Amino acid sequence: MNIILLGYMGCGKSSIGRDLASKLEMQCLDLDDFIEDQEKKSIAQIFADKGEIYFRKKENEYLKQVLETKNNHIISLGGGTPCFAGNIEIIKENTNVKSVYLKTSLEELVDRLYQEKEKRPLIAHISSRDDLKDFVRKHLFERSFYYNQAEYIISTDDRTIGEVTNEIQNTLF
Ligand SMILES: Nc1ncnc2c1ncn2[C@@H]1O[C@H](COP(=O)(O)OP(=O)(O)OP(=O)(O)O)[C@@H](O)[C@H]1O
Ligand SMILES: O=C(O)C1=C[C@@H](O)[C@@H](O)[C@H](O)C1
Ligand SMILES: [Mg+2]
Repeated sequence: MNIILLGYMGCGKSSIGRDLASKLEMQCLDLDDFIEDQEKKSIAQIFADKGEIYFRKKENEYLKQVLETKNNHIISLGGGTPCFAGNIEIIKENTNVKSVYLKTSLEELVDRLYQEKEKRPLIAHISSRDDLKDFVRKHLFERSFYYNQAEYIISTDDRTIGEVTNEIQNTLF
């Protein structure tokens, strides 16, 4: 069984993926890191050199590759992964996957992302906190349609990474 964590940028997919993997003694795989290793470039550099369409094509190919070759992994997706190239259908149709949407409020996402937007190419150019909030509000609204198709939905607001991990364990097992 693989566990897939999905949700908006900054919801905690990578950090919760690492914590959950150590608690469950499973391996973790971060799709963004996997893409960077395979392409030998940072995500920001892939966007800059080849554009988002190329990135989405590769993201779809690597997601399929990972699901075909890995088992007993916590797989943290990129923020946009479920929203492109039929990826959410691939996830839902895979009987070896439990998917979890880490749901985080607009306020909390903006608090987390404002401090570390440089490494996220879709928001790196937004300078004011108000502009970031407007962007995330609209973007999250568009993406929620896909995120809400996950099998489980877990809220991360006002919870530590450890508390979220515990809730995932209690809900899934
Ligand atoms: N439950 C939480 N409470 C407080 N801070 C958190 C929580 N979860 C994550 N964070 C912090 O929020 C930031 C973003 O987390 P993380 O990088 O894991 O998100 P992500 O979903 O992987 O983002 P991306 O889609 O951009 O890869 C990190 O600084 C992390 O420590
Ligand atoms: O939300 C998104 O579309 C993205 C999130 C990141 O995890 C990366 O996958 C990339 O920066 C795109
Ligand atoms: Mg991440």
